[in-house]
Amino acid sequence: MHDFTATYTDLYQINMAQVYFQQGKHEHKAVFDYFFRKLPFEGGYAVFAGLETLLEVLEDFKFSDDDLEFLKDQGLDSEFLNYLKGFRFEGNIISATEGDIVFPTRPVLQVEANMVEAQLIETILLNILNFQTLVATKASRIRKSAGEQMLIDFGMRRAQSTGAYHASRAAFIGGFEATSNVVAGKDFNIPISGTMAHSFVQSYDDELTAFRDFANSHPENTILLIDTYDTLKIGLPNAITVGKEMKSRGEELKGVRLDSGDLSYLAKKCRKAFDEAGLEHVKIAASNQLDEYVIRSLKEQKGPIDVFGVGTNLVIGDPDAALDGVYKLAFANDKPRIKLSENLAKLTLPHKKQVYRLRNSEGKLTGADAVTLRDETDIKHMNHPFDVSKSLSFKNCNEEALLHYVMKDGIRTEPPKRLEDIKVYSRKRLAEFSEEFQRFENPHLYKIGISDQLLKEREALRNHYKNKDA
Ligand SMILES: Nc1ncnc2c1ncn2[C@@H]1O[C@H](COP(=O)(O)OP(=O)(O)OP(=O)(O)O)[C@@H](O)[C@H]1O
Ligand SMILES: O=P(O)(O)OC[C@H]1O[C@H](OP(=O)(O)OP(=O)(O)O)[C@H](O)[C@@H]1O
Ligand SMILES: O=C(O)c1cccnc1
Repeated sequence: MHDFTATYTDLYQINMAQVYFQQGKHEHKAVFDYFFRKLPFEGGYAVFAGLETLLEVLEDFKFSDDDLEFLKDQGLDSEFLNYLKGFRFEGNIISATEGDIVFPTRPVLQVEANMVEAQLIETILLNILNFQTLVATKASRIRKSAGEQMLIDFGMRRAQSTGAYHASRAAFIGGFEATSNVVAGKDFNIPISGTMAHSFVQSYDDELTAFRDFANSHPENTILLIDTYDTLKIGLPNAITVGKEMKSRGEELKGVRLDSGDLSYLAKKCRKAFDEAGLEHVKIAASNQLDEYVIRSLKEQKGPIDVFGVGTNLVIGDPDAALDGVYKLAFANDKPRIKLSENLAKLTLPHKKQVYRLRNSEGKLTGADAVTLRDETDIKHMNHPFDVSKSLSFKNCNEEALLHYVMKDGIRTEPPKRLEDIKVYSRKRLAEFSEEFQRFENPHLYKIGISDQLLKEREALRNHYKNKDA
């Protein structure tokens, strides 16, 4: 369900592309890095998501006749528009594996393409990767708090409009099991799940009849919302009545949902009452502005909640709302390129690069990724990217290359991955990181360093521009 054409971009990309074309620079090769500078949620890691979505978009990234008509009306050059008629993305994408655990500063993905291609895809690339990485990271934190309990994404209604579609995808990668979002379920093969709304109960003159009608219509899948009038005095007794009626018919009431009040206290009361009524199988679901902190607290209180429905805070990536991922030129027309800044943390890393995860001789994480020039191996020393007084030496390290070609000349190097496989991979990768990196408060800092050679190249470029009227 995507209807992205090549006009899904910012105007400045098209304006720059026209100049490249007119100056005969459109065939010049460029390398752009996608990376972010700050981890979301003041956490210790991020979960990379959105790659498959991006590749799908790039495979079919072209201007329609309508688009070109529109651009003509905006005053763009007719020769350039003629060139855009046959435009396709025929570049390379070198990327981290979707679902992998990623960190600031180091490239997460690189685009190698001609100047026009690389520029025209910038906006959609950032739009897809920043959002899905943000939501997958949030989902992974919520999963951390929820432990083995089931997590359902309820966020569609609160999401930033159609962003809900990809939020549900990213939530699944980050550890959710199901979604209320039917179209995302259909397109991404995510299990769908649903209970009932307060309006359903309100529309009846009495709650019990509402519950009975629902149970008759969905005997396999009845989860009753019990807080419309009074959870303990009205909702719970009615649910027990329906649960017993279903049991006598050989059916099972699947669960109840709590959506207000003290969720832990109410869950304990419900559990006890269901167990005493011989309805041990009835599950307790809870919703209402949940996030990783509320769920952690509910677990600490030992609230017997089996299922958490999480909406707003998941899909809007609260409180951050955006990942600050950027797309910066590292190489163009056979030369390394740099963006200087007064703020050292905003210096870019020039050149075609690789990123290595450093492991000890047993393959265990050492707590650092090293950014190197593309063909460097046997890294023994790395430098803090922005504080040259800090560096780190290591020996006998295994280097795991983290960036791989996933698209060559506009064609994927392997078939699309199943979302379930991406999720399993992500869980496995996160499990390698100790609790210190995963905790919410002041997490351990995962180190990112740059190799001696990359540092040398960066400093040479910096000095070149400092000493020259650029
Ligand atoms: N036992 C609990 N421990 C920690 N947080 C809880 C507990 N129970 C509920 N919460 C959370 O506290 C917040 C309660 O918000 P709020 O006061 O708006 O809910 P409410 O009392 O149900 O009101 P409303 O009826 O308007 O929904 C929610 O984020 C909810 O998830
Ligand atoms: O709190 P969130 O994490 O965002 O989860 C989604 C919320 O959406 C629904 O409420 P809403 O009032 O929209 O509809 P309802 O009448 O069906 O409860 C649901 O009952 C949850 O409370
Ligand atoms: O199925 C539900 O209970 C549901 C779906 C969306 C939002 N809130 C609740």
